[in-house]
Order: sequence, then C-alpha cells, then structure tokens
Amino acid sequence: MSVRPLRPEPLTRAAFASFGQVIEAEGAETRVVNGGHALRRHALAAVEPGPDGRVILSIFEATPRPLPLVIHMLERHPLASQAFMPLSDRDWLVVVGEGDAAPDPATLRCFRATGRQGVNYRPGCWHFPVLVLGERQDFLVADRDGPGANLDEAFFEAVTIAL
Ligand SMILES: NC(=O)N[C@@H](O)C(=O)O
Ligand code: NI
Repeated sequence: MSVRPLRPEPLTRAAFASFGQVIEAEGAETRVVNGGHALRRHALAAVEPGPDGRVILSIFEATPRPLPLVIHMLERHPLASQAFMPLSDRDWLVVVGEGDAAPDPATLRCFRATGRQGVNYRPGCWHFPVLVLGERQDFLVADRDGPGANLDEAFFEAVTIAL
C-alpha cells in the first residue's frame, strides 16, 4: 500500500517528544551568567553516548538532495543519541518514523525545523539522514564514538515529501 505524501509540520517539543528533544532557546530554562553578559539556555538535550562510548562533536556539511524529495529508508542508532544543530539560520527538514524491528512507513512524519532549532534523536529513533533545503547547510553534530554496531537501516517503498 503506498503511503500518502508527507506534509511538513512545525517542529515543537511536544510533537517531537517521542523521537527525542528539540534544541532551541525558546521555552528553555534560562540562566543569566558571565556577569550578565550571557544567557545560558540550560540542558536543552541529553547526549547519550551509550555503553563504552564517548561523545564526539562533528560538523556535517549537508547538500540538497534532488527534488522531489522521496523517503525510501530510515536509519537508527541503537546505542546512542544523535544531535544536529544548524550553523546557519535556514529552515531544514527532519523525518522520523515509529516502529520496533523496522519503521512503519505509515507512521512517517516530516517536521520543518527553523534555522534556530536542532534535534537530538533519542537512541534507536528511526530517522532519515539530515535533509537541507535549497543550498548547502552546515550542522554541529553530537553523537557517539565507540565500539559496536550503531547503525540500522530499513528500506521501503518511496514516500514523497510535499513541499
Ligand atoms: N552517517 C551519519 O553519520 N549521519 C546520519 O547518521 C544522519 O542521521 O545524518
Ligand atoms: Ni543518523
């Protein structure tokens, strides 16, 4: 059965809660620090490196995929979380799905994130690799380095994103 096209929806903490955390200043616990010269938006997400893992920071230089955007697979990192924070203020897309051994394509959701929103996928969250719109966009990525297999992929009939 083919799945209807995905329509991007706004990224909110509530809507994303079962997939992980949204990294954004709005609504965060805020602390005035550095003698009033900085605001600390505190504990926006929990980076989980998993067993025998360490947290590493990387930069992804992501380039646009051909249009129309089709989702033909999802991946997950069963051992650890993975966070993406855009380094430029441009909207980007986050695609996730539900499922245990494999994602259910009927549960796919597409979120349109602003350039001031990042996500931290919880361990095991089915997601599509980082998706940018129109031009190259760089991201700071916090995820795991360590032993073990931390990537599962599942393929299915392509689902289109209706931009
Ligand atoms: N391959 C890689 O590190 N990136 C993916 O995990 C991703 O979610 O973009
Ligand atoms: Ni990933």
